[in-house]
Formats: sequence, C-alpha cells, structure tokens
Amino acid sequence: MTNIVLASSSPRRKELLSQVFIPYTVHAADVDETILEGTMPSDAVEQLALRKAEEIFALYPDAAVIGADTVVVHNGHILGKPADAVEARAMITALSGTIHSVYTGVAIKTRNEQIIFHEKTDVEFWDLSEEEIASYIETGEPFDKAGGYGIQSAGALFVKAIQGDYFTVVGLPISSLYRHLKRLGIVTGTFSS
Ligand SMILES: Cc1cn([C@H]2C[C@H](O)[C@@H](COP(=O)(O)OP(=O)(O)OP(=O)(O)O)O2)c(=O)[nH]c1=O
Repeated sequence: MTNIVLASSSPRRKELLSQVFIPYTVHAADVDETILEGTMPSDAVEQLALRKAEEIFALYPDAAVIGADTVVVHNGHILGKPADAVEARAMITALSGTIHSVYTGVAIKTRNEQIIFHEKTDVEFWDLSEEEIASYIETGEPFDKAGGYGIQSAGALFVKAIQGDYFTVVGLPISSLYRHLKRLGIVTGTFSS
C-alpha cells in the first residue's frame, strides 16, 4: 500500500483526512507562495498545490504526496491570508454583503502519476457591522486563513449561503480527493477506523 504524506501545516487539512479515516503522515512544505500577477485563480491554486507536493515528494519518492492551496477571490482580486489586523478588516469589510469564490487546488504526486485539480465554491456573506468585524478580528481567527475568515469556526456566522462543496472552503475538497486516490489505487474504498 502506498503511504500518503500530506504536505501541509494546515490543521484543517489534517482534520479532514482523519475525519474520513484516510491514514497519512504529515510533512509540511515551505514554498514561496508568490503568484505571478495576472495568474487565473484556478491556475494559481493548482500551481501552488503542485509546488508544495513536489517539494515534499523529493523527500518521499515512494509515497503519494498531497499538496493543497486555498485562495478567496473577490471582484477579480485574489485574497490570501491577511498580514495584519488592518488587512483583515479590509478583506472582511469587502466581503460583507457580497458573494466571493473560494478556490482550492490539490496536487497528488506519486512515482508514476501526477494529478492536479481544483474546486470552486461560491460563498455569500450577510451585511456585517463594523463592530462584528472588529470583534471577530480580536479573536485572532483571520490570520491563518485565506480571505481572513474560517467558515468552520466563528466565520460561520457571516455566511448567508454557499454553492459548492463546503470542504473546498475549509481547504480540502475531500470527496473529490478521495475519488482520485481511489482511482489511483492509493485508497481502497473501504473504511477502517
Ligand atoms: C476561506 C477559508 C480558508 N481557510 C484556510 C484553509 C487554508 O489552511 C488557509 C489558506 O492557506 P493555504 O496557503 O492554502 O494553506 P496553509 O498555509 O494553511 O497550509 P499549507 O500551505 O501548509 O498547506 O485558509 C479555512 O480554514 N477556512 C475558511 O473558511
């Protein structure tokens, strides 16, 4: 059986693989996440996911290495993680009362195969008050999350509607990933907790 190595430091990605009983180990990648100006969001998340998978695959050439990357896209702008509270406020204020898209790219790299795909989910936010935004930023939640919010935590209160896979927003489209892993023979399709 091929071992799975998750090339990620994201606690959400680890939780999602654990939640569905896919056995894995973790070796976080440390790549340059700069994206060329003008790159399409779908290409950007795929390129970064592959960059992460490739870096760690070099260390585990017999494994199946999974890399992933998530960005928020609003009015044509790609939003990564906010650098500070000022940027977090600007991001969440922009998202308030509007619809944005969350793109997650995933790369699976094995000795024989390389699969890269992305999923997109649209998220609509309620109108948010300045007070709500300020107190959300105080929780510290925005800083390790694309777009400055976490749908899986208090950011859930901002969400009016979503269209697409919820787990794409959290950072790993787990059911699509599972289907690719099954097709490659890396997971079997039976569950063992
Ligand atoms: C929009 C949104 C993003 N996120 C997270 C998912 C990702 O962890 C993060 C986007 O940053 P990424 O650069 O995709 O991932 P990361 O730096 O956390 O981890 P690594 O590169 O080591 O794999 O934002 C949420 O947890 N909830 C959300 O609702």
